[in-house]
Amino acid sequence: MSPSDLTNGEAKRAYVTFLAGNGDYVKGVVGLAKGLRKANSAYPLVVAVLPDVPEEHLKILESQGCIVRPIEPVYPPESQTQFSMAYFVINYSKLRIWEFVEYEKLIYLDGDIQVFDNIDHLFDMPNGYFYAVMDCFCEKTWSHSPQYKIGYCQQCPEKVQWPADMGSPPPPYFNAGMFVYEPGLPTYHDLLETVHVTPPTSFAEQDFLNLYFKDIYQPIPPVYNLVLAMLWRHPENVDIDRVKVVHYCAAGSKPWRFTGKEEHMEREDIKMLVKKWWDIYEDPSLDFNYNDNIIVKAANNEHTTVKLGPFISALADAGVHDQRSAPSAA
Ligand SMILES: O=c1ccn([C@@H]2O[C@H](COP(=O)(O)OP(=O)(O)O[C@H]3O[C@H](CO)[C@H](O)[C@H](O)[C@H]3O)[C@@H](O)[C@H]2O)c(=O)[nH]1
Ligand SMILES: O[C@H]1[C@H](O)[C@@H](O)[C@H](O)[C@@H](O)[C@H]1O
Ligand SMILES: [Mn+2]
Repeated sequence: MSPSDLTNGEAKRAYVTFLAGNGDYVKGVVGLAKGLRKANSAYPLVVAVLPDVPEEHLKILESQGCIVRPIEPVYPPESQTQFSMAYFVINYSKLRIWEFVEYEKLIYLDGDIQVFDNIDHLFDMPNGYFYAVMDCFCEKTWSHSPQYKIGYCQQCPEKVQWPADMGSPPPPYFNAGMFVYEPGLPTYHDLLETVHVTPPTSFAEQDFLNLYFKDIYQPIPPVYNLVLAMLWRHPENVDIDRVKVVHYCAAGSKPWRFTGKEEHMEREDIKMLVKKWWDIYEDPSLDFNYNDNIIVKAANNEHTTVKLGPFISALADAGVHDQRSAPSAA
């Protein structure tokens, strides 16, 4: 029986993000939850959390209407982690989200992503593919790669062509900060087995996922994951007024740490996008409200969205009042 059968054919869908550590990425996730709400997304935000996320942060996430799902870390093959940028090693744990089989389809979003426009329609794309946005190879983070050394970028493959004596150009490569996928236990187990026999590389699970899903990868337009470096590397490929999803991945661009001092951060478009993130993060009307939808978890681990408002009104009509909003008697 597939998860969709459990809900009478209604597709079970959600957004999912990943949170590790006791630092400030929780702010990114709160911002994301509020952004999805502002965009009127019909689906909840699941947060896959590693055990090192403090209780206090879990409470913040739940108070923002997120579904918190604890996960165990995934470590790449022992003693080889030096091949990945240290900072990215924890991202292998992201592979656990293939285990979330109570959903039929999920959209993964990094915690440093903001959704400015509804993207629910991406769930309707045909099954059987892995959808994500093509990355850019022009930033210094890519300096280890042959692409960077040659000056070749898949965003403008004609500008500096891939040298013929190096064989065919590398296959399309996605940024793994945003992707549309179908969870599944056979894939989950195979991913975990395969990662243990795959030597770690610089971009950790991003490189791994690119390798693993290369045959079913379908590029989607950059408006669904604007990697900020695109603004100065490939402005001709960006229509900033149509961008739906912004990925604050460029050095110095995380809105909650923004100083404006790092390279490119003085740009007006960057400052505008950082301000747009803050406008959502600080908007109290976007905080989760119990009068809105609440997400109920049933015994079979399914999640259903229920509107509480009508129940509360009915109770009020019957003379039962909600103590939470009642003035203090003291
Ligand atoms: O201390 C941390 C660090 C990271 N994260 C989570 O891990 C995600 C990935 O980290 P970054 O967003 O800082 O990394 P980048 O966007 O620069 O990295 C890109 O490359 C990485 C390679 O490992 C991943 O694939 C990542 O999804 C992709 O967007 C974060 O968004 C956040 O969700 C935390 O929760 N806490
Ligand atoms: O693939 C890389 C990687 O995801 C980096 O972490 C990000 O900062 C870069 O912009 C991207 O090109
Ligand atoms: Mn990111």
